[in-house]
Amino acid sequence: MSSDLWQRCCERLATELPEQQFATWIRPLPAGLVTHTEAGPVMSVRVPNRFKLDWIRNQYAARIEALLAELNGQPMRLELSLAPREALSPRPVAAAVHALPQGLNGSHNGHAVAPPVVSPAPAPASQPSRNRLNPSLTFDTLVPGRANQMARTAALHVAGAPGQMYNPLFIYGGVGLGKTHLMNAVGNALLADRPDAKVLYLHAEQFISDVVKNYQRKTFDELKAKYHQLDLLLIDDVQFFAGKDRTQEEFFNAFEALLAKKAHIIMTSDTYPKGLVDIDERLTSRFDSGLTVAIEPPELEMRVAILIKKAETEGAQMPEDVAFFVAKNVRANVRELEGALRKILAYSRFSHKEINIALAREALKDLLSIQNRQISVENIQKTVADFYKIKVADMYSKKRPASIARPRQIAMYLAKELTQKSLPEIGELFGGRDHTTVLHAVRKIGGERSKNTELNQQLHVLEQTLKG
Ligand SMILES: Nc1ncnc2c1ncn2[C@@H]1O[C@H](COP(=O)(O)OP(=O)(O)OP(=O)(O)O)[C@@H](O)[C@H]1O
Repeated sequence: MSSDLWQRCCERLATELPEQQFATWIRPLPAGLVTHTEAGPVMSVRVPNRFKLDWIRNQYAARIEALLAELNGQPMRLELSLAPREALSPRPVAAAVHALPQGLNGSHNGHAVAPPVVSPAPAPASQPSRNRLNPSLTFDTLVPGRANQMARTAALHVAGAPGQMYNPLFIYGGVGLGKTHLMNAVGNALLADRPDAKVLYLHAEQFISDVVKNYQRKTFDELKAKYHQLDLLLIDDVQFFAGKDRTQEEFFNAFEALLAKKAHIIMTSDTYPKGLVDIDERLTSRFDSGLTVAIEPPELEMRVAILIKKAETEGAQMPEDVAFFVAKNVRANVRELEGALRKILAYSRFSHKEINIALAREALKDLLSIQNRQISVENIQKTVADFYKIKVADMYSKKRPASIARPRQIAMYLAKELTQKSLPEIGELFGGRDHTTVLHAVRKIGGERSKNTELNQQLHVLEQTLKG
């Protein structure tokens, strides 16, 4: 009876969803089981891993509940939970659905409760580090936020259905923003799902040295055999291919062979494909032929969440006010945040003092004084004026043509993002403008940024330039 209801629900979803989405996310699920609780009937569905669970919960749970209610004639709660680890194998997961351990059951609000940290199973013992993935870099340990939303969504999609959409996936962004983390997360998730998948993570320099080695030994067939058989190739920091013609040629070959057999390729770089220098255009246009997404520096709330989560991982508690204090002062990237956190934890352990703002201020003394010297509004005005080829004086002038007003708005936006100045202070520095003018600019550019790729890329370049 319950599998019948699930079956009918799936049939309806199959008519509503694009075929590929249905095939990727819904069809592989084991049949749901109905139980009756005091609060009403519940449909429990086991999902093989955490990233699928998150995805299904975000994208489809509400629709599934609505369909269940309609088909059942009364509300029915959907409870998504993780299948036990043994079920993570190529065989159908349905066999193991009854063996759910205590503690993995869903909560009362219809959303699944995840165990504290569920990392995908590491690579099988037969190929311990051959894939060169770092098993601790997973979707579970990656804090989501606006800054990585698009990249994370695309990565989740690739992990769930490699070789299909977004191939190649090109992720770019400044240092220490989580590009390596994200691509490792895809590899780890795919292996958790399909332990036999052939995955390889490589820094671009490792690929270069592989090419050089094989060049010296004249063993290009081996090189080809090694790369062309993969299901997922992850290449970090492709900007390192600059000027390496032979490497580019071999990479081009591998690229074509992998795409032809629908293997997936993910690359990262410090800039978008067209911004890469000394890399053959034949290659950069290929890089851009799937999906190109940026990872931005994390916003304040995300920095706070990262600090709290990383402190927890280290077995420490970071009070929220301290996390805010650190996040406000350490803004460049996640690696710097991690460095700041390490200093605070070490300082606290060493001095046997509890973590509070005074202790954080003391522990980060050197870092804070450097930060304070960092980016000034004047610097932003000059950089933006240079970039858009207008005069710095136009930043303070009352001129209104779009060719001037827009760069001015961009500079105001960056002043708000990158300095600690208030809206009235920024208005003052832009020729005595009202704070509402600044607010308007900040909202306008911020809003457009998420929709307009070209603007986003320009802002990205400006931010990188300003941060030196
Ligand atoms: N959203 C996030 N949540 C949790 N940790 C993160 C996040 N983003 C980055 N990190 C952590 O920050 C550190 C730096 O990230 P990562 O090495 O992936 O950066 P990157 O963008 O590849 O930088 P680079 O170009 O310098 O290699 C890593 O320890 C990573 O786990």
